[in-house]
Amino acid sequence: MNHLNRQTYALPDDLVAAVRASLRAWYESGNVHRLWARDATLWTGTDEGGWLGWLGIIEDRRESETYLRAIAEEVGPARFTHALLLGMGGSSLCPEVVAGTFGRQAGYPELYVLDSTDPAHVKGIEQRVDLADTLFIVSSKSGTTLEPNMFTQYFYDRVGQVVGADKAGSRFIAITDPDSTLQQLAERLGFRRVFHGLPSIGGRYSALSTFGLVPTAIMGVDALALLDRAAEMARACASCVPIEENPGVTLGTILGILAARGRDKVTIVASPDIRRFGAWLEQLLAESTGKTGRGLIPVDREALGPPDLYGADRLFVYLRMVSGPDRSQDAALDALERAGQPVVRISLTDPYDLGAELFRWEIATAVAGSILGVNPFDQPDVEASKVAARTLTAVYEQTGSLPPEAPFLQERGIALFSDQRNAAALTEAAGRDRSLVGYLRAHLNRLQSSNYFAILAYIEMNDAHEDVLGLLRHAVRDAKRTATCVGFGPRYLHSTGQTYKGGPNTGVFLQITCDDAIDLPVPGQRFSFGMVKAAQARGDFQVLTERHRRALRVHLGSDVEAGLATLHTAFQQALRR
Ligand SMILES: O=P(O)(O)OC[C@H]1O[C@H](O)[C@H](O)[C@@H](O)[C@@H]1O
Repeated sequence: MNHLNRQTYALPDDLVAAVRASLRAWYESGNVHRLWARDATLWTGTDEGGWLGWLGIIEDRRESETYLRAIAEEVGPARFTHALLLGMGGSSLCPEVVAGTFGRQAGYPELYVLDSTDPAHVKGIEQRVDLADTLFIVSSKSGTTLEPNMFTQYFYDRVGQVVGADKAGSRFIAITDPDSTLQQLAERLGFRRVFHGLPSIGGRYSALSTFGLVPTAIMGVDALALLDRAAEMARACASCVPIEENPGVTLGTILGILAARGRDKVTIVASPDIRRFGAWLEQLLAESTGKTGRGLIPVDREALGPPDLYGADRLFVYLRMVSGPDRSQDAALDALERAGQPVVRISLTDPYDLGAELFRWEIATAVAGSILGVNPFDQPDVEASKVAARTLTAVYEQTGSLPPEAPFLQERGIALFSDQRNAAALTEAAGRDRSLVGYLRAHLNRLQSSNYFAILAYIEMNDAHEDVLGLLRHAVRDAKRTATCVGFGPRYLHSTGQTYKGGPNTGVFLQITCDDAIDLPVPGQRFSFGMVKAAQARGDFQVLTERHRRALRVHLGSDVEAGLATLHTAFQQALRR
């Protein structure tokens, strides 16, 4: 066992037997060899073979060295004070994890990531950077994603106003697949450089390619060191390694086998230094496996509690930083293990071990996808929300407003919306108490054992809002003993949104929207940031309800803080027995 391969698991006996049986079957069928041979029949036998380019990324070290040297020469230390990455999902989450884990490096730009259309969020980020001294990294594999295109239009215009239109392009680079529309845009606007991704690697598997490594190098973190740790992990996951010692395959087998037996809430626990890793992992697990009514539900950043808070639908994964463990996490995980909950433990010696984790989890996800019988490389239900949002945006462009909608309750500045089916079910369950508290109680009472509760918040993503949403989720977890998730829109649409719509129909959703106190125009477009965010929220809600999900939308008005405070009070009353 090498130092990267410190992974142990403690499972109830029946699950150990099932995991071992599956590993044996994989060994007998030569499945690890088939995986490395990119054999699509390991999954659904469609186009999977074309999406496994990430398996070879380690072999391309020399190529990585070349572009990392180019970026060093291009933007070098001390040339920019800030770097602002504009991108969604797989094009933004790895850089966000690296920035959050390593922090600012002396002499290098501080990296921020913009992945929200919330106008207050966009403005807040703009105010944190020095526009004249910022390198903008437009990151989009396809080049057609709405959000990065809007961000680029906005910031290219803003930078032009500050440094002159002819110099704006020199502050921009792009990371995109060859010949994408983003590449064409970059050429037209005179970006200083375009870095290419590999078309055989999908967004969420692109962390160890240009999409993860270029921003890593720009912030002054040793990208090759990450890649080298990943290479060690790749060797540990090779087909010649005895299967029970293969860390990625074993982990993937545990994920797949336990999910197939109802333990599909993969509860991610990470040491404080690497707590951001879960944001990347969520997307990988949820988008890859959550489809055709099957899949994993990642649960990130839910506080740990005593064993009696958890049902039989959990798997705990503990990523523990040896150099800085949190003793209360250690104690909580020990107690869970003693209580018979399944726990996988992974040790990291330093933050560069994240490189190994990226690869371990990619292999594990591919294996889990095979066991669950899904294609882990597509995201069919993400597209549905995009289509719905596009249709609503088109209506706005033609008429100047979104289609009218009517709340079924208005109280204390909060309005409740849903589709007819959900509204009728909630009204019936609320009985005579047709108040905010009555409806919330009715909605939360829909949670049955092994269900999960997800808050989908289309508000500014900041610490204060995260704190209040944390209070809401934990109140539900404690009262109902169910798993809870929190996602900010539109960010989660490119991540966990896939499994919420396409995975098991076990979620109870609370969407939170608001009126934007300020809005921002998008240069050259009729729509604004606020309008697009509203269309994205409505489009996603529509798709959730079309998929017969149990969903309620709470609209807060323009004073988000006051609205959240009212909602919190109402939650406490609704959960009181
Ligand atoms: O990199 P892009 O092409 O802009 O894609 C960004 C994201 O968009 C979509 O929503 C996909 O579901 C994600 O998997 C992807 O990472």
